[in-house]
Formats: sequence, structure tokens, C-alpha cells
Amino acid sequence: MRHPLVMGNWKLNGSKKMVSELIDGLRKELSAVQGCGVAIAPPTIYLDQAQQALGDSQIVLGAQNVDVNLSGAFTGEVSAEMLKDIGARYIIIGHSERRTYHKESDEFIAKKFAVLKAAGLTPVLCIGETEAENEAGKTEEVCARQIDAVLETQGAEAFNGVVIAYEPVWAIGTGKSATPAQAQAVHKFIRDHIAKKDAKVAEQVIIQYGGSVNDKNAAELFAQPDIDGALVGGASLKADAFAVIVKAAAAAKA
Ligand SMILES: O=C(CO)COP(=O)(O)O
Repeated sequence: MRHPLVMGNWKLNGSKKMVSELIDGLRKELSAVQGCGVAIAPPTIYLDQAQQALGDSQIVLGAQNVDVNLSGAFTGEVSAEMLKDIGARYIIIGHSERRTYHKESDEFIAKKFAVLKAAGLTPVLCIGETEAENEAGKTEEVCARQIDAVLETQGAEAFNGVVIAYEPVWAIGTGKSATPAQAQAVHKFIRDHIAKKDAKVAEQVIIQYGGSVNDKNAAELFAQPDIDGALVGGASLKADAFAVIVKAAAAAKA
């Protein structure tokens, strides 16, 4: 039985005031929730403030990126050990916005995956096809390629305790979520793809769906057997909407 995980990816949003108010709201809304892991990934500069504000709550700190280097002359970067030091645990890598705007390759993202594992942090590996790839019937091919960059070099065991987020690029920030059936089909494909190497590892890997998840569509997505939670963008910036999503996951997987 997999424990669901709902994570908020705040992207490039926030201020000291917003961090304080949003975490305050989340702590109130989520204090009684059981049966669903919850994490938030604020912008790097607010990680310390967020960790202080989270205090003894069950909400776990995450981050949106990590560098492949451990230390040294790499201006502007943040290392895995620094993220660990600040108390972050779930680290998003391979988000389509970084693949697109920062030209991050599958191989580069696989390196980040290895660096996080070595530091004892949990990668949240984002994969997913673009609209053009979807229309060309290449969804499975693209997802397999993005997974294989890790699977073929680090082995199936590398996926033990890891989170994969299936985020079709055409569904991100568009208000056009994948249908539950569409998402379930891809999630099952991803799990089966890993199972070809190691069925046990595939069975425990958390596969989140991401892309226009909101308080209205979350429950039907989580009703699908291979959708183990969500990576939420826009709706994670509102405590009430995010709480509805978390509660939907807890209820669906109880
Ligand atoms: O990219 C996402 C989460 O990483 C999804 O963003 P939205 O929920 O805003 O579509």
C-alpha cells in the first residue's frame, strides 16, 4: 500500500509576508489530516523562513532545484548538502520549465538524481510530454526515455523511496488537466516500465500527477489506482484549495 504525497510547487512566487501567511493557513487547515504526506517547495531564498514557520507541523519542506556540484566556484547555485542542511527533503528535478528555459537534458537531470540520492534526499523526478509529442502519439516513448536516463545508468533500485511526477506539459498552468483515465494510463505505463526491471521497486514508487490539479478535479484523479498524489502549482498558493486537494488524497487512499 503506497502512502500518497501531495506537494506544492510554488515556482517563482512569494514574499516574506506570503510565506508566513500561507504556511500559517496550511498549518491550520491541515493539522488534523492523516493518511497523506504533504510537502511544499517555496523559492530557495525562503526555505529557511519556511522551515522555521513549519515548526513541528507534519508538512515537510521541499525545494525546486539542486545543482549537480557539491561545492566550489559555481556562482548562483545551491547544493544538495545545503538543501539538507536547511531541512529540505523532497527536491523537484526535471521540471518541464527547467527542461525548457534552462535546456536541462535527461542526462543532466539524471546526475541531479544521483547527487540527491547520495545526500540522502528524495528526488521528485518530473517527466511528461509536450502537446506536440502527445498529438504525435509519443507520450509513452518520451516518458520511457526520461525515466531510462536514470533507470539504465543507476538501476531500478535507485527508484526505491523516490517520487516520480507525471506532468504533461500541455496540462501545466493551462487549466486543462489530463482526464483521470488519460493520466491513469500513463501512470500505469510508467509503473510497468520500471516493473520490467524490478517489480517490487515499481510497486512502491510514488507517482504523482501534475498539471492543473485543483480543488475540483483532485478527487477523481486520486480515485485512479496508480495516481499516488499530486504535484500542484497554482492551487498550492491558496491554503484552502491546497487543503482540499490533500484531504481528497487522504480520503481516496484510506
Ligand atoms: O507544474 C506544475 C507543478 O510542478 C503544475 O502547475 P499547475 O498546477 O499550475 O498547472
